[in-house]
Amino acid sequence: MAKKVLVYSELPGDLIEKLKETFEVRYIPGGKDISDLLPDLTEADGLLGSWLRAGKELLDHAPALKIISNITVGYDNLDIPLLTERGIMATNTPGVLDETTADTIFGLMLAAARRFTELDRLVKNGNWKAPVSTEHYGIDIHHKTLGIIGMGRIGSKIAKRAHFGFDMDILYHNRSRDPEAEQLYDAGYCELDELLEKSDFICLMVPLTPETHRLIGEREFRMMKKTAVFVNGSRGKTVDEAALVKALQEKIIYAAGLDVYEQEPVSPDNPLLKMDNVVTLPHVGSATHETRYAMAKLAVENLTKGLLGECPPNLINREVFRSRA
Ligand SMILES: NC(=O)C1=CN([C@@H]2O[C@H](COP(=O)(O)OP(=O)(O)OC[C@H]3O[C@@H](n4cnc5c(N)ncnc54)[C@H](OP(=O)(O)O)[C@@H]3O)[C@@H](O)[C@H]2O)C=CC1
Ligand SMILES: O=CC(=O)O
Repeated sequence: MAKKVLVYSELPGDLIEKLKETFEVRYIPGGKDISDLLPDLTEADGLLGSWLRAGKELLDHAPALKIISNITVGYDNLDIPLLTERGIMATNTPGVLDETTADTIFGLMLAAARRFTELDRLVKNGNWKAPVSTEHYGIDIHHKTLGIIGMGRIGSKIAKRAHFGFDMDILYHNRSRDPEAEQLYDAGYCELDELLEKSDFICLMVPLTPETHRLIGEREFRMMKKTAVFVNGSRGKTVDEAALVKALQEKIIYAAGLDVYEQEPVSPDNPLLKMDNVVTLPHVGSATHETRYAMAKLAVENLTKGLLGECPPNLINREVFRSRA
């Protein structure tokens, strides 16, 4: 009997058809919580999609589950220890979104530094009445210092753009050093506090883990330069958002570019949405047609291999596969 796959996010038609060649597929695009997925969830062998929180509640409704294939690289929505304990594989989509996400982060840096969205509003609202004066000048990016917190796959693509395209000096902070980034982009390793003090631009690109939860808060914003531009492309919860609001309102830092928020979608009364020195995007780091297709394709491959007894290329909890072999 064909294994049952539940797809809860939008998937290109050809990939749905491909899944149907091997599996019995139930397609519920836009499925946001467990109630949207019942009763199919109870019989699903595989679950494929983007943001569903997979903890005890979901797993208790999914006794047949063998694999969860995330169409994201971040997997903070998955309770990995619990999945592992229950022998359920978890996969993600690393690598294929690095360049696109780095482009987005660079766009945010440029937009925040040069005030693109604020000036766009000025023009569109009919308020461009004379040549712009110092009041609307921005700050340069080129030849400044960029601090990357989380020099991983995406962080290193940001460093590549900064080093080769914008002549920036690169500082970075990880738990471990990255000799390749040091060699390729002349990136200098430093502790977090030193990076915060010395950088003109600060990009946060760490995964959300218990260790990185609210990694950047009031103390950290106060260590930054008054002219610093802070960009968060990781997850909203890596930052204390109330402290960020305060830092921007009180001009402790110059500006911010945000793709992620503590609560998503962001609430319309979030004070960040009212500030001219903040550029806001709706979590679109990887959102191009090409890259979202590549991510979906990889997620389908991960799920297919996992359900057919092969090791998925992006298996997060390898011990599950090893214990089956
Ligand atoms: N906005 C968007 O649309 C997107 C957001 N993301 C987010 O970006 C994250 C990073 O993705 P990716 O680059 O592929 O991941 P990687 O795992 O390749 O890189 C993460 C980096 O963070 C560092 N890191 C992890 N924990 C800590 C810590 N406690 N302190 C300091 N550094 C730390 C790691 O280095 P070390 O282990 O040495 O500490 C590593 O270099 C994802 O997990 C996701 O949350 C990803 C894609 C798109
Ligand atoms: O935020 C996006 C991801 O792929 O992770």
